[in-house]
Amino acid sequence: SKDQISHDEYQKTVDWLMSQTKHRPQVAIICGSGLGTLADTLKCQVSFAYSDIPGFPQSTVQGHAGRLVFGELKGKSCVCMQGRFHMYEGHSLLKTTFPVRVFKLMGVETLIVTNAAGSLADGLQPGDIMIIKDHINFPGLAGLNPLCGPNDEKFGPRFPAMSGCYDKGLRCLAMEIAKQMGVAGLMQEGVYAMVGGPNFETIAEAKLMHRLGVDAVGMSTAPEVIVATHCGLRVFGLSLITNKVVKSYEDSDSVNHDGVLEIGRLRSQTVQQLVTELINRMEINNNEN
Ligand SMILES: Nc1nc2ncn(CCNC(CO)CO)c2c(=O)[nH]1
Repeated sequence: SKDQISHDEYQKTVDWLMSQTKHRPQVAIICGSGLGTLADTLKCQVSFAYSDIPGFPQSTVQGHAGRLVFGELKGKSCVCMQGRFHMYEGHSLLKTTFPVRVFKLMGVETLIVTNAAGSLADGLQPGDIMIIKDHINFPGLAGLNPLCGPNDEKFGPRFPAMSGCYDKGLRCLAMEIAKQMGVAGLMQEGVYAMVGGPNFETIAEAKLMHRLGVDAVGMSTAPEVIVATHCGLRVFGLSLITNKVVKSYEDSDSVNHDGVLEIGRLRSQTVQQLVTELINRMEINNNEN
C-alpha cells in the first residue's frame, strides 16, 4: 500500500462525486457494524458502490454494505458511509481514513461516527449505547497513525491537539435527546479504546484495558476521528454495546461477529432515531450551499 496520498487524489474523488450528485453534504455519518440501515432513511438518495468511486477502498466485512449514500435528513444535506474500512482488513490507515478528507473537501463540517463495541464498564450492558467522551488509540501509541509521514498543511497542522476532539456540545445535546426519547437509561458516556484486531482481545488484554480505564473496545473509529480533528471537523461518536468483554478466566462466554450483528439489528432503530434527531437539532453554519 502506498505510504502517501496526494491532495490531487482526494480532489479527484471529490470532483468525481460532485459531478455525479447535486448534494453538497454538511454532515457525514460513518455507520458501524450492522448500523448501515441509517443510510436507508435519507431522503432524495443518491448512492454509489465504493467500487465505483475512484480512490475508494473496498469493504470486506459482513455487515458493512460498501455504499456511499447522499441524501437529506431533516432538511440537512448528509453523506453516509454504509460500511467503513478497518486496519485489520489490511488497508493502510491512509486508506481507512481516505473518506474523511474527501468529506472535508466536499464542505462537510461535522462527522458522526458509530461503531459496535464490547463493554468493559460494569454499567454498560449489551444493547446499551455509549457516547464516546474520549478514546485511547493503542495502534497509534505504537506509531500506527494515519497522520504519519509528511504533513499536508492544506488539511491541518503538523502536531494537532486531540484534547476535546469529541465535541462537548454535541455530547450534551445527544444526552438531552436521549432523555426526550426515553432511552437515557440505555446511555452513558465513556472512553473507547481501539485495538488493531481482527482477533478479539485476550482475557489478559481485557483486564489490562479495564485497569487503564477503558469502557468499551473496538477495532475502528480512532483513525477517522484523528484525521477529522486534524482537518477541523466537529466530531460526535457513539458505540453500540454488542457484548460484555470477557474479563475472567472462569467466564466461559466467548464473543463472535454474529452476536455483534444481532445486537446491531435490535438497536439500529434507536441509534437511527438518536442520530437523526441530533442532526435535526445541531446548529449548522449557514454556508451558501
Ligand atoms: N469483545 C469485543 N466485542 C466487540 N464487539 C464489537 N467489537 C468491535 C469489533 N467489531 C469487529 C468484529 O465484530 C468487526 O469490525 C468488539 C471488540 O473489538 N471486542
